[in-house]
Amino acid sequence: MSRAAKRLKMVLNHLDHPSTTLIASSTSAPSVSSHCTLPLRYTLDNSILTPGQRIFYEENGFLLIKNLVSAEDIEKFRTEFERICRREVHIPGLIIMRDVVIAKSEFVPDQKAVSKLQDFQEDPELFCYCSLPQILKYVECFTGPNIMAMHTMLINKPPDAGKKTSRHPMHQDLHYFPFRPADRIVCAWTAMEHIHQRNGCLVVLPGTHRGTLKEHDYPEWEGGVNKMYHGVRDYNPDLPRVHLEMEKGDTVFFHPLLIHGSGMNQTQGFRKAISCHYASADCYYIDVKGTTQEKIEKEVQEIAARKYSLDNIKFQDTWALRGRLVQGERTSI
Ligand SMILES: CCCCCCCCCCCCCCCCC(=O)SCCNC(=O)CCNC(=O)[C@H](O)C(C)(C)COP(=O)(O)OP(=O)(O)OC[C@H]1O[C@@H](n2cnc3c(N)ncnc32)[C@H](O)[C@@H]1OP(=O)(O)O
Ligand SMILES: Nc1ncnc2c1ncn2[C@@H]1O[C@H](COP(=O)(O)OP(=O)(O)OP(=O)(O)O)[C@@H](O)[C@H]1O
Ligand SMILES: O=C(O)CCC(=O)C(=O)O
Ligand SMILES: [Fe+2]
Ligand SMILES: [Mg+2]
Repeated sequence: MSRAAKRLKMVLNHLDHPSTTLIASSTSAPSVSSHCTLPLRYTLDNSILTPGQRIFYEENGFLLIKNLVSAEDIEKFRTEFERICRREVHIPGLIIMRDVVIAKSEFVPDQKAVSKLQDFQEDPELFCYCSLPQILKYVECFTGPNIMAMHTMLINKPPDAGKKTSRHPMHQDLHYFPFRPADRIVCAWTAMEHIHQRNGCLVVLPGTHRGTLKEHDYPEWEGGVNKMYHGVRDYNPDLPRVHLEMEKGDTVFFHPLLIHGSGMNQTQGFRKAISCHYASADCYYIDVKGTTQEKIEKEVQEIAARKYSLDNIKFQDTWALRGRLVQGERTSI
């Protein structure tokens, strides 16, 4: 039996007796201890996830659910995205991002230049995604019943312009978040079309959610890097990586410490995904002064000042202003 299968068996046994602490004989390190405790730390006890799904997330830090969002809903998001690109609607707080190669070009920007929408919480059409009951049902397994939608994105990864800037360096999303605990935060990321290695699918390092928040920096890439695309400074390139090939509507839920990124888009199409980072409303803000997150705090404050004249805004408040309750009560953040 594989290690994962053994662990699954132990968890299944445990779930039949949920009031007992999970204690299992250790087979891998008998010299250290003959017993090890395996509490389920990353998922909550409700009836949605199967024991197999729970243990998979506990071990790997992500969970892929096939066919969770309908083609009709995805069509609605796509239509709204195109209206925004054509500037037919104006959404307060929405950030329309262009690739660094286009943003820094001296020529008139290409029509098809949008590589990401960020902060669509004021767009009712797109924000529907964050309230989809079938998504929230899963989110609750990680956050609990009081759920905030903290960060929203529609990613339109462009055909690479030849400088590999369409890549997203390997990173942990927690780097951007001044709230905790990390285990009560989860990202839902839905493929809006078939996403595969050639158009730049998500790449994850399974199990890295069990580590700590790493130091992030701009990667040293010759062709340039997009603003705020920080990467884990010294991640181990030998760790096993998994390419998440997904069909339209498939949704992956992942932990904010999971190291992930995405490759360059080698096709001529714009690769689309829609995502939301959720957190328990019971989370609390932390002060990132003196931590590895100080640099991103400064960058976000600079953008808030430049774009919205919010001078001296606290990092925490940039999140509190954007967060929206999607289920339960807004108890803390
Ligand atoms: C209520 C207050 C809100 C404050 C909001 C601040 C935004 C906060 C974002 C936080 C991200 C959290 C993410 C958490 C989840 C994990 C991840 O998503 S990891 C990746 C995260 N990063 C991003 O997604 C960054 C996305 N980029 C953008 O949102 C935008 O590109 C931008 C950096 C905000 C710039 O947009 P905008 O200000 O509208 O751009 P312009 O006005 O056109 O240009 C200003 C300036 O910036 C240069 N520039 C533009 N685009 C890029 C680019 N892609 N790369 C590098 N530089 C760029 C542009 O040339 C201008 O520079 P100049 O020197 O002034 O000419
Ligand atoms: N400003 C933009 N930035 C980035 N992508 C865009 C923009 N406008 C449209 N797109 C995307 O580009 C792709 C093609 O867009 P568009 O509808 O303009 O062209 P088309 O369908 O190939 O041609 P046509 O509409 O003339 O038949 C779609 O995936 C669309 O979502
Ligand atoms: O390429 C993608 O769609 C993933 C981007 C990502 O991980 C992020 O924006 O945090
Ligand atoms: Fe990310
Ligand atoms: Mg068209």
